[in-house]
Amino acid sequence: MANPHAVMVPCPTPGHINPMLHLAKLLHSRGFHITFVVTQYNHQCLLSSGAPDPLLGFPRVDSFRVETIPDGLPMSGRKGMQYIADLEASLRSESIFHLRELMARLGRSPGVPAVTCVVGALMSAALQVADELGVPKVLFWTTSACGFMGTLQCEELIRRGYVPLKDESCLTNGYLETELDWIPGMIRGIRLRDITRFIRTTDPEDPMLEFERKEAEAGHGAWGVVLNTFEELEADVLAALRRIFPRVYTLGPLSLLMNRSAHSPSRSIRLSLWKEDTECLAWLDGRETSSVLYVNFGSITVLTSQQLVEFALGLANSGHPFLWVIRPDLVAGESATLPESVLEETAGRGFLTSWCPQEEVLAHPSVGGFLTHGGWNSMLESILNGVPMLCWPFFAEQPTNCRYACKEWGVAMEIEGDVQRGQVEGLVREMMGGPKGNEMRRNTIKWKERAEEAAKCNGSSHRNMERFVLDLVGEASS
Ligand SMILES: O=c1ccn([C@@H]2O[C@H](COP(=O)(O)OP(=O)(O)O[C@H]3O[C@H](CO)[C@@H](O)[C@H](O)[C@H]3O)[C@@H](O)[C@H]2O)c(=O)[nH]1
Repeated sequence: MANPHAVMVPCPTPGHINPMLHLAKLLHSRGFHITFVVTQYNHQCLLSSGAPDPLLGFPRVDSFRVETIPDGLPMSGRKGMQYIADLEASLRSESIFHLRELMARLGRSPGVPAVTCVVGALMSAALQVADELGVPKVLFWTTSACGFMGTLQCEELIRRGYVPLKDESCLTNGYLETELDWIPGMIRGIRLRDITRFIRTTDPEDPMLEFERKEAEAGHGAWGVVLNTFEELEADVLAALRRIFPRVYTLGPLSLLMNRSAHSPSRSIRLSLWKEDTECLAWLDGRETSSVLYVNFGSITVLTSQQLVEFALGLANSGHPFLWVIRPDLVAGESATLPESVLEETAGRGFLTSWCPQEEVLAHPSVGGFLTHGGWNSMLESILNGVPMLCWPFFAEQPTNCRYACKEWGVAMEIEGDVQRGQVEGLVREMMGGPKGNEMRRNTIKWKERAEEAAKCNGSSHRNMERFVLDLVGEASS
């Protein structure tokens, strides 16, 4: 019998590509033929980063192929939120046609087994194409389970009249503090401000809210939902999700499951969109254990130049060494340059770069804390390495992750409101050496150990992975 064939279609940002690649490798190591879909814009990014062209295949891994689809995006540089806005419009209007064309192309390709399932991450068009092919469609929701549950409430929040906001004053008059005690499985005290940032709009047709709402709802028609989390971390919300969806597979942390899985030739495949600076690892080698604060706001966050200055002065005044990843498009419409006084004050103690191998950085023994926007991959990677966090949620479900990390898991503190240098300085000092920081470090190590248990042979994520594969293959052959 031919190998099962999974077509994997991540939303084209690192926050979706990275976990999807881990899942693809796991399926590949279990005998699946993989077609991994990237958009043309990202293909150009991969080539510009100096990586070998993935369309030419990977040495000794015939059954793992990368394909591209057009995205209609201009190829000029990295653009933070503008990229997301353009992307959302292009995905909504065009990706279905390109995916249909891709499926037809795969069907005509000699030696490529018939497609047996499609996995989409924030790409409901991929699930629609799976329907048309009559194969199982898997929704891979790449956030936390609590973030997913929060996003699923958009419809209900609109029905109950919370969203859209009546006017801009709702953002500051305490309205966002309203508690929502009716969301199934979520911790007590969850507030409107902890739910996806996309609800903070006065526009009933806000395109980002609409996009996120529709994508989350696509889960209702999916054969199964995959989450990059583990049972022990989010038991209550997972139980509630299982009352909504027939099959929910928690396979997290996927990176750990993949590292633990049997040797597979696809393990070494990497798809980093931007050139990674590895000199920062050598710089970390020269620092004391747990002494460095790592600062990175992920692939999408955009700061104002004033926010950049406040963070910079807070870091400088904290007196701690730091490694700060400042993407070229981190500051809206400007190049991200730090004040001269900060550069002088932190010479030798601050290392700046534009993109780094984050999983390796967080695993480095010199890193003692992480200032993050609270993207789910960053949070999971931090927990996995026992590194406590300071969170400054920027958009999407990041406020939900932050609330859980602070109140439920005890692994983070929040920078609230608009960023102020004094607050940053105080929280950095507390996290790196104060009693609260030490308590967070102990909690993070506890969750790290539980994550490791989950990924061990017979741990919950490992068992779920085996079941996912069995169910998927069984469904495809029935
Ligand atoms: O210098 C860097 C910076 C980031 N990364 C990687 O890029 C990914 C970033 O993902 P994440 O931390 O989740 O942040 P975003 O890029 O902001 O992710 C988007 O996607 C996530 C998953 O759906 C959501 O949780 C976020 O809210 C959403 O903004 C992670 O795997 C990082 O390891 C690097 O390798 N090097």
